[in-house]
Amino acid sequence: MSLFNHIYRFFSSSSSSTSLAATKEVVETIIQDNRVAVFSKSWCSFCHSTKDLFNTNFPNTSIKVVELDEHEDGSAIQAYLLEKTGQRTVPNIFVNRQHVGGNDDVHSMFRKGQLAKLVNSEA
Ligand SMILES: N[C@@H](CCC(=O)N[C@@H](CS)C(=O)NCC(=O)O)C(=O)O
Repeated sequence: MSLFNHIYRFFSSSSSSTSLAATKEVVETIIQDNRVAVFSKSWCSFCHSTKDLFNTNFPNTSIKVVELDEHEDGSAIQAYLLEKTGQRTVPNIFVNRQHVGGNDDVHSMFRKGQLAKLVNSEA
């Protein structure tokens, strides 16, 4: 990193290693590039349940899991997700670029047959 960049970062208002714009870009790219994106925490039982649901019922659909507790910008990502979706908790799930909510929501959609439709839609 250049001396200018060090000085710029020192005086910039953001205290995290990544700016809000960069965090937004990271999250939006993950949502865009993956049919199923799950923002998760490795120790969270609700997150395990969500991952099991997809792995068991949609084994041919790859899912992108971001474990926020293992990510250096996990807190910033969680803060951006709150701003974007109004949801503070994990798992925070997107299917075909659509926010579907948390574990309760995704199980409810699955029981109603709505999840399969969304996973397999061409959106
Ligand atoms: N009803 C929610 C419950 C989710 C929940 O309570 N998640 C906990 C972790 S297991 C959480 O996000 N806690 C706040 C945090 O970790 O920042 C769902 O079904 O997804």
